Amino acid sequence: MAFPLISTVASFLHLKKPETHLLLRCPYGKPTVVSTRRFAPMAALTEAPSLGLSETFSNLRKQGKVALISYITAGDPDLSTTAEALKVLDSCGSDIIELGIPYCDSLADGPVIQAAASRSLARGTKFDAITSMLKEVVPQLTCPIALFTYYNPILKCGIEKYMSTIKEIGVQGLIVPEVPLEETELLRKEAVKNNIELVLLTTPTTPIERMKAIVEASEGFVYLVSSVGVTGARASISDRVQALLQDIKEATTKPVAVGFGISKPEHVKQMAAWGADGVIVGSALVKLLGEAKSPQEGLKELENLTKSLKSALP
Ligand SMILES: O=P(O)(O)OC[C@@H](O)[C@@H](O)c1c[nH]c2ccccc12
Repeated sequence: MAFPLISTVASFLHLKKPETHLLLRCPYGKPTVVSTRRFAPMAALTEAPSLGLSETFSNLRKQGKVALISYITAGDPDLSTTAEALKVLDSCGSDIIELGIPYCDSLADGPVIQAAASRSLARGTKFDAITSMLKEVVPQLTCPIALFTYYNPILKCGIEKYMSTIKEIGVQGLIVPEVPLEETELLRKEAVKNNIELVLLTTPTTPIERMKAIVEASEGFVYLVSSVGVTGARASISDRVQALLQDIKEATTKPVAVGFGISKPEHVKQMAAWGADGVIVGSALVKLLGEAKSPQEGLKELENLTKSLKSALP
């Protein structure tokens, strides 16, 4: 099945702050310098991250680094564990976090993420509870959050209200699947008004001219889906990705992140070698959290995998 087009719109904050190095602790491990990000010395610990998706990529590019983008599903196994997981992902090497809003009809999700969404919904996770949690947690993070949601919940809430709500809690980006490029106009207008970066996705079956239009309209970064079908860890990543990356990089200087199936250090190493500016890992992380014997165990395993993925990247 050709992957339905996904889209998110943006502009970004240009907030230049003095260079500061932070010794960030992985909660379950020894202190390590996992990131150098641009923010005011003290403000970093109390304000929402001033960096948007684009600026995060440009800072990494200047350091010759590749972004690790981690995806987890909100509310699986529960919202307090999600809050802890966001901090673990942030302090153990994620440069951007994609937070999935659980949805009952998640067409593009494979079994792992569908199961996570079902568990979360079965616990009664609601959007308002997620935004309340984020209001608390985002100011403690140094990496930007991009929300991942299907279109219906946005339409139900109202596009204007949805965008202003997520901006107010410090969300920097948005990914909305099943919205074709032609229908992103309204989303884009509201996103730009709220400084939300909306990322578009291109797939291995997207015709080159359509890919160019997607890339042109994408903000924050371009999401290259590595393979047709649904999300889920794969044993290997198709070497077609190398040519796809090439085509996109000929069409734009915007950063390109590869997702779908990436789950091991050797996968991320390969994507970086092929020229990806970022790698996106979801199902492998979601599985650890959702299937662990306890939240603590899940968070520990999340830390280990995040650190090993990040250390495999330049
Ligand atoms: O789970 P994977 O195979 O690691 O792929 C990332 C993916 O989880 C994340 O980006 C995502 C979650 N749900 C999606 C639906 C469509 C596109 C992308 C996604």
